[in-house]
Amino acid sequence: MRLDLISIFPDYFSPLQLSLVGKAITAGLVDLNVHDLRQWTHDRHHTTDDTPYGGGAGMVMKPEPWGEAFDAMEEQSALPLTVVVPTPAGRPFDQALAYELAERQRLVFACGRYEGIDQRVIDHCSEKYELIEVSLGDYVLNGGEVAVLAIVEAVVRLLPGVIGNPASLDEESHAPGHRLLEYPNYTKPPVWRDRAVPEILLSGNHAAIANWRRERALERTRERRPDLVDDDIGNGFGA
Ligand SMILES: N#Cc1c(-c2ccc3ccn(Cc4ccc(CN5CCCCC5)cc4)c3c2)n[nH]c1N
Repeated sequence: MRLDLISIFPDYFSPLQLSLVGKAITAGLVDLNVHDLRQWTHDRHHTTDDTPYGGGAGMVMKPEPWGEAFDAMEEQSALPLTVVVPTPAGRPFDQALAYELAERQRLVFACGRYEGIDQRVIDHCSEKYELIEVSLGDYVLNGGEVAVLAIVEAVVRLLPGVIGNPASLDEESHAPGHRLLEYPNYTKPPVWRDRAVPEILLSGNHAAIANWRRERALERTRERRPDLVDDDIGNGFGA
């Protein structure tokens, strides 16, 4: 998978060279390309924003640099591309969308700042490419970069060869059809600051352990995410 990240703060993406995503890049599973939007400006101050038509607070990102940026994206690779635009007004990002994006050959992330990107850029790109406007959640960030870090990590970990044990993806919270939150985890030492590991986990009785874990997961899901528990089924597993 090729990833192109376009931002006026390209250094925001340095963390992607670390850990799992960094390993996927080194292994050649991901081709990561970070671009500074200002390379497509031509004035002395590398201006990327201007005042909004119709008035209102803040500034809006000018369309010209983005237009030239997407022209360059096309010139750099013939891979069919999907444009991902983080925005507070976007489709909520979830595991299902992460799986959808993991199927694509190339993702181009357009990171806005200020009050966002001139709408004509979105309209123009929507006519030429698949474009998805995505929101990380119902809270306000200052730009799209943090959302891109989260989306890239969520997508890359789903790519074949990235996770050592792909079967573990099927048991995670929010995996398709698996709608329970994770059960609590424990490791050595068996007692820590007078807190012992639940006895059942030391029993070696795998059926009882599995049942205990399912009960803890259901209990936690009912408590924290009742919206995920289907009372008809009661076990939080999808149909
Ligand atoms: N993904 C994601 C996000 C983002 C996100 C993503 C991309 C950009 C680009 C710029 N910003 C800043 C910003 C912040 C608020 C508003 C809304 N206006 C506020 C003033 C009155 C009118 C409406 C617009 C632009 C961004 C924020 N925030 N939260 C998420 N889950």
